[in-house]
Amino acid sequence: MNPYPEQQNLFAEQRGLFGGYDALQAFSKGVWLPLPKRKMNFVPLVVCSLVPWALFVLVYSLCSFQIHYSQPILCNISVFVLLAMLLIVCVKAVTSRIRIFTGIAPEREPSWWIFFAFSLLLAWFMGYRQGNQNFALASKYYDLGNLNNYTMVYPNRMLGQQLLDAGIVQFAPGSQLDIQKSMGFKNGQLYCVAPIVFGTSTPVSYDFWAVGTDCCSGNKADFSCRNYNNPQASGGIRLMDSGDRAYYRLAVQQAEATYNIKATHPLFFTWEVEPSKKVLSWLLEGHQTFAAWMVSYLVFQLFLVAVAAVVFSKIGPLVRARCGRPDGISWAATGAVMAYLNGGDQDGAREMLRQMVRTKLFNQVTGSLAARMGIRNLEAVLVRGLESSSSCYAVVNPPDDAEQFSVQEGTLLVPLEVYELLGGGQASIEMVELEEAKMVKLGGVRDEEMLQQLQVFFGTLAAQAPDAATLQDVAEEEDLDLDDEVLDYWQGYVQKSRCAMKPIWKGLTFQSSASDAEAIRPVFRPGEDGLHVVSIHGAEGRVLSCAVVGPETRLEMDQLTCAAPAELEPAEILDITIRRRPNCQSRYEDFHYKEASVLETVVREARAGDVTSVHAAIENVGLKEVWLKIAGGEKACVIDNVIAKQRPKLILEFGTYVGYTSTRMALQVDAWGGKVVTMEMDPVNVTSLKEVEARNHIEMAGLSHAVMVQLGHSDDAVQMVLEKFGAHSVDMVFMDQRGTAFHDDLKTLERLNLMAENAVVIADNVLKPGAPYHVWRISTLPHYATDIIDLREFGSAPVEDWMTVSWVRFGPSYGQLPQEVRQLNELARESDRFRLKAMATSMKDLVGDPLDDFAKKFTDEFIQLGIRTSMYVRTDIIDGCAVSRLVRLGAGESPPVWAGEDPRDEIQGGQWRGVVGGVQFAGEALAPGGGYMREPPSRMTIAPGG
Ligand SMILES: C[S@@+](CC[C@H](N)C(=O)[O-])C[C@H]1O[C@@H](n2cnc3c(N)ncnc32)[C@H](O)[C@@H]1O
Repeated sequence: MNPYPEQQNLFAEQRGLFGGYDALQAFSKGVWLPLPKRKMNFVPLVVCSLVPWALFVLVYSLCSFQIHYSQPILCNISVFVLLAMLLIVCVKAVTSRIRIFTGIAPEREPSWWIFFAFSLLLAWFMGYRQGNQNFALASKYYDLGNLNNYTMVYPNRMLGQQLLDAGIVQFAPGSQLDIQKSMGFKNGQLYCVAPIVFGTSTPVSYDFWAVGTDCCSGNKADFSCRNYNNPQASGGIRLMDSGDRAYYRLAVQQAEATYNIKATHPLFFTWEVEPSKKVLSWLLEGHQTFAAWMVSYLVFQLFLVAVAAVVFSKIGPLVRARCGRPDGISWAATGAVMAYLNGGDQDGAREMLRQMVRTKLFNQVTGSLAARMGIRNLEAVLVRGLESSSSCYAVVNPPDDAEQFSVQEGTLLVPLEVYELLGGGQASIEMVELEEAKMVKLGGVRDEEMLQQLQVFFGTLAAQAPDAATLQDVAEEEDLDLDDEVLDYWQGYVQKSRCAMKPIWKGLTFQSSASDAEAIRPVFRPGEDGLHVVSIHGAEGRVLSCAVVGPETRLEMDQLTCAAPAELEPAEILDITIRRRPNCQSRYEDFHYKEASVLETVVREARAGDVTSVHAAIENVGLKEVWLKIAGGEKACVIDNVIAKQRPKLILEFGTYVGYTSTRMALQVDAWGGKVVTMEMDPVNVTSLKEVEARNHIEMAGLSHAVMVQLGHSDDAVQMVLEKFGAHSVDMVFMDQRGTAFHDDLKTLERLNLMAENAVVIADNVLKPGAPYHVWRISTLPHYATDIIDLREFGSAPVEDWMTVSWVRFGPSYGQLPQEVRQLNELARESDRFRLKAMATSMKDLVGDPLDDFAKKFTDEFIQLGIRTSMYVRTDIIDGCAVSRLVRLGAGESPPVWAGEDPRDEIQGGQWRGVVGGVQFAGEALAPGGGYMREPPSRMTIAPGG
């Protein structure tokens, strides 16, 4: 029953997959994550260097020279058309920015576009400005080129009218300036004139004048302008500036009046030694300036590009990551991969994956991926995205002896393109938890350069540097709010690649192994170049972990980085986890710090082969350190009682977590040769990078022969149980996964005919976070006879919860849906919200009004539907131990309300006993023949740890 029936997911529809509405819900919000820095792409570098420079040169030359002079309109049109074109580039750059931030394009790297647009604008502006400056000089040359050149002009004989078209005039030797008849006219500046004469002879008309500005006093005959006293000077360059000409004319009129001379048609010149050369030099100067700017601008542009490259490599591109419900996303992603592999909606799958592969939630995809691809017997396969980086890799936790480890080649057939979709080709290893590592072997690569890169990657090179910093240094420097626990955890093996910190992993060595096979077989089908495998070895050469590395891989620090979650406006769940870990996104720390703590405690406190000591250690964490979502205490009492009555041969558990209930159940069924198959979708719970988590507990408990851990989502992993154990093989089901999915998973079991007739189904967390659809189904369909049991959360006594125990009978309603009740949809939504919160906080922290209100609403809703609790668990403290027993409620009786202190908080792990026997479940009476289904054990008191 989909609580959001109106929303149908593409992939769910296409492949009949689950998780559709989760994905949609998750995708309705989004956050921005920086992508890892990428390899420098040379195309934008070259384009951004050369194109703006070429534009500058083009605009500059158009504005500087002949075309500007002879075709000014054409020139201006060309220049402004160029401007219009580059404005289009700007619009493109800006819209790509807008696209990325509105989420239309999930991932873009628009920085180079912006830079390109900016560079083009600058180049155009500079070319236009400098070109016009240059043109001021060059245009004088072109002006004079339109006029005539005259030589051997005698100023005493020639009249101005005769030389009206003169541009350059070479006067006859002996020509000079008559300073005595010079004059100045002041209009802002001084316009100075002096007649050009020949020797001492008086000209017919003083028509040739040397001119200059601010080079005379104005009231005396003291002309001292350019070349006035240079005996070599005897040439003139015609004054072309018509604005100044009027003032020089006035100065000449003043001279006519003062010296009583006549100037009928005065022409004005600058007085030069070699006027032709001078004019030519203007053009040359224009060309030289042009050449100098061309070179300088190229250097300038290259500099800008270099700065941009450095800045961009630091920032990295952004991706819009839609985050919400981790499992929803990842299962939907898995669906996407499958759809892709099966020829479904390729574009949709691509798009969805692109959105997800780079988020930290990606690693959850992989358990299911492995399951869906038929990977069953691997010790564990963990394909992880390197958090926010685009890397994807497969880590295989082999058994201790690497030689014995074999993955059937070709089992995981991931076409290279899918591998790339998953971020392959940039694969890398996460070394965070491998503090024992002493050697890295690189399969099949004997390339020294790559080995060196590995060393850089793992920081062993940098670690030798005297200034190699620790996490604390960096945290302090960057003012990070990292708590001690995190600091301790990371201290010692932090890589710059992950957290912008300098690495300090000293003493790690690298070796190239002869072949991939020697290290470990690849789980991906090798491409043409082959996929390499990197394996990490501990002190005695034991393989700690290994990774598949794509053919193109270069382990570069630059490719790997951390997101900056502080900037995010995350969806609910991210919000919580980000506050916990402000800088670094490691799924292991964010989501698995509790499990890490359990693992450490078990390893420290439990004794191998002693199951009760394992339980006691796990319970200690749950009672003393952090709230754990395990079914201990009163909940275990229910399970123990049901097992004692049912004596199942095969138990199917949904939700292994740290293996507490699986080992607890196995402890009992082992007595009659029974088995527990337990399913876990979170690969990190099943494996961790350094140890096998749930398995480790199971092995510690000495029960690996009785427990089979199946990595994968309940939805598809049950198929494997069917294949392995056959139809009607499951005698007992313990549902401890997600409450709002219980009903669907149970329906699948019915559809596959997995359950035996008279099987029993136990469900946990039915009230909190809640399984409303399930309660409704098992209470209303007649093929179930159900008890609802009121009890208290383990390690958080004030928190009330329900478990349900339903005995199965085959009948016509088997596999059917109950009548739909719309009120349950709202309850289901709220359940999921609490479940999300509980993932990141402790149930204890959720105690209080919202949760109590929810529980009350839930209870009231079901009472209205005629469904109520029929049993409760009572716990008494006897001799320092908590002793729980099941009590049946009388007709109309309610379970006692919790009041007061929680004495059980004081109880050590291992001090909680479940009293078994003495109570009849509803289903038993309904069993054919009545009474117990099977013979109960003669005596059974389960005392974990006791
Ligand atoms: C409440 S814990 C299980 C606790 C465990 N049974 C115990 O009491 O020791 C729930 C676990 O179920 C897993 N899970 C949730 N949905 C699942 C699914 N659909 N298939 C498999 N595992 C699932 C979660 O990753 C989580 O580890």
